Amino acid sequence: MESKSCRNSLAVKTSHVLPPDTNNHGTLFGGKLMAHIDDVSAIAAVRHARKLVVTASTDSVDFLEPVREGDSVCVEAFVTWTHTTSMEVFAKVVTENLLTGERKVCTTAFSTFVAIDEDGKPTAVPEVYPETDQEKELHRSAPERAEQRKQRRKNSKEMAATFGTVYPWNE
Ligand SMILES: CCCCCCCCCCCCCCCC(=O)SCCNC(=O)CCNC(=O)[C@H](O)C(C)(C)COP(=O)(O)OP(=O)(O)OC[C@H]1O[C@@H](n2cnc3c(N)ncnc32)[C@H](O)[C@@H]1OP(=O)(O)O
Repeated sequence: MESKSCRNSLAVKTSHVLPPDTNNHGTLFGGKLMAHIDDVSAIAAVRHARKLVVTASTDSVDFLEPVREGDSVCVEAFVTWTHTTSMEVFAKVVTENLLTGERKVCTTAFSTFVAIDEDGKPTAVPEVYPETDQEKELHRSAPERAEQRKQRRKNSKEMAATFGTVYPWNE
């Protein structure tokens, strides 16, 4: 499989922040922003793999700045690293006051997508290569993040196995 550049998968979406996506503080709901990130990141992953994908995990979503009603949010996402069937996608969100032009990086997030075949089984993806300094740094630091995810997944599975599936009202 021919390797592809990070830039090849770049996906970008700009949206206007309007009710009903804002809360009682007049700022964008975190969950709405996460949905934008998942949407754009999934497009980047499909663009890289040219296969169907599922979100396997999201490491963290850091809400660094509030996003105010009337502002725009621009989500940029691209594949930073791949293993056999999985792809790490980095997303950066910039909020802009459309009247003043002031922009801030309001959120960053790393997600992992897995390509699946017609039977829903994980299937191989092309490798990715970085070109810019930022892409190179994200690519270089990715294996360490992947290792942490592996450990977290193991811990989550072990914890899940200790919980029952009985609803509280049936106890
Ligand atoms: C009608 C027209 C259609 C047109 C079409 C156009 C496309 C238009 C785009 C739409 C885009 C939609 C995008 C929806 C995105 C969702 O919303 S999907 C819904 C939410 N996600 C899910 O339901 C996923 C549920 N989980 C699973 O299905 C399985 O656990 C997985 C993720 C497929 C893994 O399967 P598994 O059999 O456990 O596989 P396993 O061999 O252990 O691991 C396979 C790989 O996954 C990695 N992995 C597994 N779990 C994790 C984890 N928690 N964290 C990190 N990596 C993990 C492994 O490290 C491994 O990586 P590689 O070493 O192969 O690179």
